[in-house]
Amino acid sequence: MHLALRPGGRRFDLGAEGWAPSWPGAAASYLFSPPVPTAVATAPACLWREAKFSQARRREKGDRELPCGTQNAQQSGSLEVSRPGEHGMAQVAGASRPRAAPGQPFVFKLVLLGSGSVGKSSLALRYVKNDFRSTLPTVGCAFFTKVVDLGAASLKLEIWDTAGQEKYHSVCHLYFRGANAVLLVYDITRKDSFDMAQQWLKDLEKEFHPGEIVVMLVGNKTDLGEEREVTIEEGKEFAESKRLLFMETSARLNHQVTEVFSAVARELLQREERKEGQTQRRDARLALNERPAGQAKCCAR
Ligand SMILES: Nc1nc2c(ncn2[C@@H]2O[C@H](COP(=O)(O)OP(=O)(O)OP(=O)(O)O)[C@@H](O)[C@H]2O)c(=O)[nH]1
Repeated sequence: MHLALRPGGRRFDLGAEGWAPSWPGAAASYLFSPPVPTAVATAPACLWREAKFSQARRREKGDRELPCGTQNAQQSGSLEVSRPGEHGMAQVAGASRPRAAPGQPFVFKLVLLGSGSVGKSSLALRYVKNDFRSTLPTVGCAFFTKVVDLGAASLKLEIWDTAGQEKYHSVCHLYFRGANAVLLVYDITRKDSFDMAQQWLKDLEKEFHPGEIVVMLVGNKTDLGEEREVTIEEGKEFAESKRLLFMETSARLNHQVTEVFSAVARELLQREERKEGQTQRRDARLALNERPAGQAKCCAR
């Protein structure tokens, strides 16, 4: 399947294909939307993410045609572009499947949620590509993957960057279904985005049991401290009251961005190890109970 990539691409509605960015280097940081979640699976197999990068840059570079999904082969590093059908459906359907296969790293789905323009895409781009640039609003959802090495173990984060604009709110829950972790992002210079983060949390509470997923509250744009409308104490207090992890970041200055993702990754891994430990203990207990009666007597001596 080939995709025409056009500068100044049009936005798409659910069910129609959108356009992707065309500037060179887009191959490296070019974002595809993942396949449509189950509930909208009647739409074509994948939604494409609209170019998020500056019009000027796009004008500079002109049209190109790129085969769908071939960016993977052309790029190095840990950013991957999802190929339609490769990611998404099964996982969005809700099954968390941390360990892909024996010997393979754990795989976790992490979703970025928050109002428009709070910096979700910028945080993802900074973390995955160590890059920061002027971006256009996300349409639908963008998708990154990154392998995180935590020393004792490594894990793969599938990062879903959702659109924050109000008009996409109603479809966002389709993207956070099946998530293992959520970054709830607000802009410290916008009180409304902090209020909205609290609203997002209510949406999450409808979808997940308490403690089922790791949620980190992230106050972004600390480089704009003079315009701050939400104090660090307010952020902390809210996070504590809801038992969320909490950090403030600046995607622009690369302040605490890696720390946010690493902290979430560590928490996910710890939970997984605890779960595995519990399973092993339960299996051991079951094995003990299933021993032949004579053997049990012997051990009970
Ligand atoms: N000063 C400053 N600007 C930032 C920071 N992070 C993002 N921005 C800017 O804020 C604007 C919005 O950033 P995005 O990353 O597109 O925000 P988003 O939350 O993904 O927005 P939607 O796609 O609409 O949901 C862009 O102009 C960014 O350059 C930051 O840490 N500091």
